[in-house]
Amino acid sequence: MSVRLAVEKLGVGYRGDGRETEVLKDVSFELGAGERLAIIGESGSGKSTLALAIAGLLPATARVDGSIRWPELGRLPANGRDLGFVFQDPSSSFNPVLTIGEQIAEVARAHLGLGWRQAYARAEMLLGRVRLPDPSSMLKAFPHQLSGGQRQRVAIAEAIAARPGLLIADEATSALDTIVQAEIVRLIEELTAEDGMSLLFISHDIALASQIADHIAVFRNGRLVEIGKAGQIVGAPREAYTKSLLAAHMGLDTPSLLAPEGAA
Ligand SMILES: Nc1ncnc2c1ncn2[C@@H]1O[C@H](COP(=O)(O)OP(=O)(O)OP(=O)(O)O)[C@@H](O)[C@H]1O
Repeated sequence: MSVRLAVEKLGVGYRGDGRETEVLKDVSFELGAGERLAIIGESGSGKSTLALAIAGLLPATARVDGSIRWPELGRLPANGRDLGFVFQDPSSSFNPVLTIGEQIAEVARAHLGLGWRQAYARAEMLLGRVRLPDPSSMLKAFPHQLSGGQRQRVAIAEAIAARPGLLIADEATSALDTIVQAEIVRLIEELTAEDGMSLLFISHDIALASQIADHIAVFRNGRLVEIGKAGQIVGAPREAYTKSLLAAHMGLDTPSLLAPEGAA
């Protein structure tokens, strides 16, 4: 499997008020083509900062050490084209006065060089792929007319509109109820498999992460404390911190969400 993304000794510090807060320290991992890696850890552990660093979206004032390389591309990625981003709040990526069709078509037009008619047709096809009912009517809808789950499906359609090699989903299902959450996780899994996309699935929920990811990376206080196959992390974690995350889940939630020991 070729390496799509290589993060090496990444360190990030946010600067402000004459001081710096170190948020990521010495983070290294690789993501293969078509691989699905979950980044888990509690609030403030640096998960979103990692995603922003990979997408080149950190504030200009941030200190960044180490390297983020894209061996297959051999150049810096273009956002929207080479990587798609789905956030917790899909509204943050929508323009409220443009229709759903216009927003998705614009991504296809800008990054794939399509004319409007073709881009609009691609938008309709993508709305079908993310299983929205009646895609041709949905093209004409505005974001506020949709439910939270529908908006997240549209955000996914927009994120994959230019066939990116990497999809980053940052707490993309956290605001949804558990049934819709499971549907969206299944959808992301299907789309990434069909398109050969790599996935960075950022979540504080180790059970959810184990449903979708083939590998899991556990973060704590800006450090990568453990990384391995999902079955190993869930079934035979090495680090006490990972064990405590699992124990917290087992105490609060249903254990049936977890993959059996040894499963990949
Ligand atoms: N732009 C910023 N300027 C200064 N500090 C920041 C900035 N963004 C994040 N931080 C701080 O960096 C730390 C890591 O934040 P980050 O959002 O990366 O963590 P996270 O694991 O994604 O948390 P959550 O799950 O709550 O989103 C936090 O202490 C946060 O307050």
